[in-house]
Amino acid sequence: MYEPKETLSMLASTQIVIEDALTKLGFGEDMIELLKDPMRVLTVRIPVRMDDGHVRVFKGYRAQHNDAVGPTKGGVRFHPDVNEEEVKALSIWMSLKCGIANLPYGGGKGGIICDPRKMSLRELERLSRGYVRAISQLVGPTKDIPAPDVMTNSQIMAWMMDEYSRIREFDSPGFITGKPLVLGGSHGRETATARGVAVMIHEALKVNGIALHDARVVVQGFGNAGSFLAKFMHDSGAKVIAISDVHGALYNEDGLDINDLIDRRDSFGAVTNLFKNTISNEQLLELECDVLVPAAIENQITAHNAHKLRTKVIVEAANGPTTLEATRIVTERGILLIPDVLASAGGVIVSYFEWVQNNQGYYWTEAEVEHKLREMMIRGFNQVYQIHETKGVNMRLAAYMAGVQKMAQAVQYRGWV
Ligand SMILES: NC(=O)C1=CN([C@@H]2O[C@H](COP(=O)(O)OP(=O)(O)OC[C@H]3O[C@@H](n4cnc5c(N)ncnc54)[C@H](O)[C@@H]3O)[C@@H](O)[C@H]2O)C=CC1
Ligand SMILES: O=C(O)CCC(=O)C(=O)O
Repeated sequence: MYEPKETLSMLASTQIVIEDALTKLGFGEDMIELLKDPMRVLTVRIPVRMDDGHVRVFKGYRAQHNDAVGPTKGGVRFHPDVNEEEVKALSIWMSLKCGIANLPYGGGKGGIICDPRKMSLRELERLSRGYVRAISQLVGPTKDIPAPDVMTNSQIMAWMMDEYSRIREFDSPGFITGKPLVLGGSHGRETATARGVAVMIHEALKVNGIALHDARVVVQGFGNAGSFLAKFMHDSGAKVIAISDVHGALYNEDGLDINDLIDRRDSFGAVTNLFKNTISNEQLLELECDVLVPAAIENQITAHNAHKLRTKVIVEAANGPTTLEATRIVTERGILLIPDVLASAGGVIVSYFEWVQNNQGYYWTEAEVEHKLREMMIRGFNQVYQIHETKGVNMRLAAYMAGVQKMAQAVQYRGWV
């Protein structure tokens, strides 16, 4: 059962819920022991010649949770706070996302400790290529397939794909997803995470009997996930009353001009620094609204603010924005929480579509991608919501149960446990 400990690391919290989910599904100690940690974590040191001539050595990671179902899959983040524990937890969450969406993958995740906002494009290119050289033995289209995450984008995916193709001496578009369209990217990948979150908001509002055009939406984070989500909500007639970035938040109870904000944001999702009348991210989270979407970083909804939230629904676009204790509090308060491993699965779903298209060399239209994505997200929602209702468990535990079951069965069939 959950312990009211806010001090638990993301990995420790994840392990508690994994254990709970596997126990509820009838699996024993051996399975828990295997699946509570990644099977492999590689730490690399990447020397990069900086523009001023000196060499800086960056530390990076690639974690592979479990490959019983298929190759591992998951993004690479560039961020100063990247660390091994975080990457491990993120790789387990990727397994759960793939499990809920029924993709033929296990979870993987990578990261480099760096601040791309303080690096030139050429330095970023050298770092991206150096990372691929460092992990090349462990990754590949049938082993482990990276993708974008925090502060990485299609240009970085393009450099990484090019470097991998040079090492292997043949063009390897299926090595990485989230690429530009001209290099084998998929229609709809850039907006996929947000599209998936938007579908989850529709479903969650239905449960609450609220029409989308009456909904007031608050979005924390204005990068890939947050900005497109705000746009989709705005375009569907909902009122986006607040958005934020790393500098602060903008609030207007009559609704913000999202298109204007998107035009003015920088490539790292910062826009509030252009305005004077801002509020803090803490204040944003406590605004009265119908839907709160954390779409920035981890540990934003905690035991300190969970009692103060004034929303009916939380849809987690970010990975790990709500602590375990806060999950307990908001659930007890009757707030419907759509957990990250379900809500943000749109990114990896369209990454899967991209990989399938690369493997078959036949490309789909945007409408096809959107249709298939929507279907898979709704199927995931129904599955998790049904477990939540029939087993009487909270939505996070229900999602973990849905996410880990197939992997545990695959492990058993392979005879690993
Ligand atoms: N990009 C993708 O395909 C997917 C992303 N996610 C998750 O969504 C979240 C956001 O990812 P992206 O939008 O890709 O990242 P991004 O780097 O494009 O944008 C991050 C946004 O969060 C803001 N931010 C950073 N630190 C903050 C802080 N301390 N307080 C408030 N805002 C802060 C940034 O200013 C920026 O607006 C992450 O948790 C990521 O793992 C999940 C699934 C897929
Ligand atoms: O697109 C992918 O393969 C992974 C996206 C990702 O890193 C995530 O969902 O957290």
